Amino acid sequence: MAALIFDFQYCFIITLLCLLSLLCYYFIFKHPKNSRLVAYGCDLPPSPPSLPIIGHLHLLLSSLAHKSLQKLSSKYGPLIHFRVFNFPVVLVSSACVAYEIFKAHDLNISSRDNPSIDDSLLIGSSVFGSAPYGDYFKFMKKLLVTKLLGPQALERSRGIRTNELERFHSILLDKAMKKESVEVGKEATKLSNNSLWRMCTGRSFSEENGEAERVRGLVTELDGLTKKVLFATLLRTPLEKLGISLFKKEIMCVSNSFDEVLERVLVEHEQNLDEHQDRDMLDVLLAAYGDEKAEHKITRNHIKAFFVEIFFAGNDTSAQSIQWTMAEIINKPTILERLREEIDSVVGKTRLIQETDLPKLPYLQAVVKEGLRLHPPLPLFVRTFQEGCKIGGFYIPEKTTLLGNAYVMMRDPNVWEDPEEFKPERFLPYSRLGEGEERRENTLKYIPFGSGRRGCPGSNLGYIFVGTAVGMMVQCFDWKIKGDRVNMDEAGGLNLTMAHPLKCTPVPRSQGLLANLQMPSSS
Ligand code: HEM
Repeated sequence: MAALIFDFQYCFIITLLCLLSLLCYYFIFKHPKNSRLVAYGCDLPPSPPSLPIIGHLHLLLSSLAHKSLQKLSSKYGPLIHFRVFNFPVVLVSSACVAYEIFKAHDLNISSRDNPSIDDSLLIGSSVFGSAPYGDYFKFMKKLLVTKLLGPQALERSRGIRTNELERFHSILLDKAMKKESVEVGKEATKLSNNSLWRMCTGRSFSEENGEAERVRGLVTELDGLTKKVLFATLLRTPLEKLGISLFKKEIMCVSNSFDEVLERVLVEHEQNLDEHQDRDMLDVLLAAYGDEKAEHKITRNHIKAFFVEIFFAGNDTSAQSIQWTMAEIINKPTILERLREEIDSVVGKTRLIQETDLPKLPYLQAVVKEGLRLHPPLPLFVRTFQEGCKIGGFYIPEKTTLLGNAYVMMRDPNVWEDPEEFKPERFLPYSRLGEGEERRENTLKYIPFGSGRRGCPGSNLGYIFVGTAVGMMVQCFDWKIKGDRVNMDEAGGLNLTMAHPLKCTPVPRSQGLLANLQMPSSS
């Protein structure tokens, strides 16, 4: 009897605890208000089964997130609703839904509510990419376009990139003479890193203190941190504090190292301000910093965070695209031959390709576009719906995180013929596969650079980096690999990288070409 009473009490306590936890769960993580659903007269988008408490967190954190989300969208449709704890996320996987969002709600999604560590240069309130769409963002974007990334600014800095392309060419030539292999991604990173540094600061990396390696190392560490920052972003208030505190030490360590390097550059620049004839990006930012009456008052931290952002956003994206595109070309010798014929006929065999040749090389442009379509370096883009709205007939609550799967949109069989195939000719004017046929109304199918007010401001520079690097590698060298084909497996992370980084040996094309090759900067 005593045992029976004990069992009864035990069951009672367990049941009471279960009820209490359910109540806590309901109140702490309660679902979005149904009254809103009624107000909009529609339901939330479909949602896969979720786990208790964490919701769909596990689905968003898989190593190849764009691929696992692709599987979910083929099962649940182009607009899916997730719950991370109780915070809403919608996943968009179709070009039509993306078009509707960017056409009707661009302003509503023009901010990313990223978490913040105030004094950090990586995810702090000073970071341009995380800044809300307001005065600070608009002020910096104007400077970015007029002084660094707009057509006139790019024309002014062309000499720097020509010089760096020649340097890249001589590294490859040296490897070719020694019959050594090249890690294409690593060398491409050096090319974009050196070019960006010179374009921003007006000077090369200092030889003395290993500045180049230091900055490259920091950018790599920053890449590694992005997934953790996204994790913290998905947790959102109040859990983001917990998320951030897990990684705060690592984030601050990289941030402080960047701060040290950039403070030195800033001081040096301030000391030599009078010597500069051309006002570079840093001069303009320092002038705004010192100007009490500037349109927007910026701090030293704003300047440094801005630089970190440029290196982060522009470096790996360009280098990965160069690597993926070369891998595709090496696997398809007929494409390499066609590309080379075009370059030879436009550029000739006595000088190195330069960026002013690009508009006359439609097939090269098509190859670059196709590389970005199949292998977008940022397969997922993240924004936040500031207000509740209706999309595709479904209700999207305010403060919902928008996750756009650009990778899936650009492989959508409804808008792309043979979507898994590398077929550059689809981007040639008047091609059967080309844009004429594909240009469907009301779709946003080509978005390697995102879209709208917060789309990538560096797309022109990105095309230049990839176009000239790939063009030069095809113009000057044959490429030998181990085995028959380059392994195209993808690796995890937020950036789309190669699971087996491309390693190949350059072979000079012909002695005649090399003997007579003129460098644009010396001609
Ligand atoms: C192949 C090269 C590149 C690719 C594929 C790429 C792609 C992207 C994508 C997908 C976004 C997010 C867009 C969105 O949310 O809609 C972005 C943002 C951004 N990119 Fe790029 N990018 C490239 C090169 C560059 C370069 C060279 C720079 C500058 C030097 C740059 C600077 C930025 C900045 C500052 C942002 C944040 C814009 C904002 O928040 O408003 N990118 N990029």
